[in-house]
Amino acid sequence: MKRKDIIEFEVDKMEFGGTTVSMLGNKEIHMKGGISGQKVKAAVKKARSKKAEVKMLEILEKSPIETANPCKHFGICGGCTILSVPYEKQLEIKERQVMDLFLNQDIFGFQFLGIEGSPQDRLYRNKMEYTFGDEMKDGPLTLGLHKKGRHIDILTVDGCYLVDQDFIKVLTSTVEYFDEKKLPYYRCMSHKGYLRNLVVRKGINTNELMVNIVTSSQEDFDMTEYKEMLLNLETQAEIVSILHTINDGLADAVQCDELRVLHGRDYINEELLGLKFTISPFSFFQTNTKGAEKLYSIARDFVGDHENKVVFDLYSGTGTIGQVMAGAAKKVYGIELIEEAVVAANNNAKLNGLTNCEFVAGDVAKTVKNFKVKPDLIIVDPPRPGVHKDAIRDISGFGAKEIVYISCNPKTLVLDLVEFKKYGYEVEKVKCMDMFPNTPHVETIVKLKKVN
Ligand SMILES: C[S@@+](CC[C@H](N)C(=O)[O-])C[C@H]1O[C@@H](n2cnc3c(N)ncnc32)[C@H](O)[C@@H]1O
Repeated sequence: MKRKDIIEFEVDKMEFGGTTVSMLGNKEIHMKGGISGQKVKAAVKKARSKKAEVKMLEILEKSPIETANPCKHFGICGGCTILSVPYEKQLEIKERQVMDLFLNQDIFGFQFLGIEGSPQDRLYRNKMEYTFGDEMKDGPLTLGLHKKGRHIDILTVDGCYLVDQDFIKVLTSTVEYFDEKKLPYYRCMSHKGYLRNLVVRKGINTNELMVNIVTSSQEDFDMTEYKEMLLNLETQAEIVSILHTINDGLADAVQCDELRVLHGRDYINEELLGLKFTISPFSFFQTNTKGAEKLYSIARDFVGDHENKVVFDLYSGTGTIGQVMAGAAKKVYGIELIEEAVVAANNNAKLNGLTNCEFVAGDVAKTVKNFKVKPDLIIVDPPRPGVHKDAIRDISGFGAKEIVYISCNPKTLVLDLVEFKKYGYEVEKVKCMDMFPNTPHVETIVKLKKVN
């Protein structure tokens, strides 16, 4: 086998993160994508004596486990990867993937409480960030998600199963409206053009909708008619916020140089486990509201009795987890890198009448050691790269009896658990929670106890 060879094989094992490992002769074939049991054609990118890396070219035969009904975009759209697999089977696959990662690091002897599914496996997202573009050179305007493996082609995802009809109505009416106006979309290579993104957010428990149209400043287009068009849509939720964000940043990400409020307010409200949260256009908020309620309930169960205890909520975002604990706790301290999220967290705590919460801005690895108070309990919910080694040392240095680790990346989680072990923390119990059905992601909640 050598580079550029075209090979055919049956996909074997699905690893966490969306990669697969299969055997062809005595060679391990590593590939991005694929579902166990699929017969595929692939091009060899790198070949060594025992391993090869390949790029999938075509699915020759579906897998016998692909018995669910996928949406019309499945396979072309870069969004969902396992929508064709029934949800129960998806959960089984994710659970096994997480267990394998624990076993690979020789982490044994804990209570494994299995996996809980999302309350909804479809229509569960409360936020979508769509991009303007086209599907082919000089084709009609499109608005949606990138095609699988393609950075420039955008597919209008009007049949997407991850969001409800309000999202689809706003998406389709927006692309139709701007296609008629013949405004150019922004090209990320030349940095020329006007229409960049459409961001839709919904308060699932409050029925409030935010529409944020993002453009460059390269045209002076009056958005009044667009706003009126949106307000005339028959949406199930009330549109309480229509925003126009000007973004002249070169990066392919939604940033804000100027925010214009076209209608209503510049935030929506959401409720989680009876607490209120205001969500501003750019603040982080879990994208599966009903799933987040389940995740935080599991975290609260793992924490157990926290009556009158001092709790650290590290990587606190908008302070959701800390506030869920604050009802019983004596005091909650949160640390979060993004200043805007910290402001939101403190405001949200006030809104909820919680006077025992204090969220501060900073990098956990640099600032946690400055806390003079001793926590009884520490909750960490880091981003995908996990907890910095210095932070693990300093967090362990407080000597709290228990640490609850919520992870969105079990690969970095297991490495961090090995590190925590060096400071005397052992894994007591583990549970997985699927916040992102039909995608390769999964949350894992771990309770650590201090043993020496
Ligand atoms: C997975 S989110 C968790 C947010 C929050 N706990 C929640 O459930 O909404 C991780 C958070 O860590 C923040 N973050 C990333 N790196 C950080 C660092 N070095 N120090 C502090 N916070 C950080 C991110 O901004 C993000 O809000």
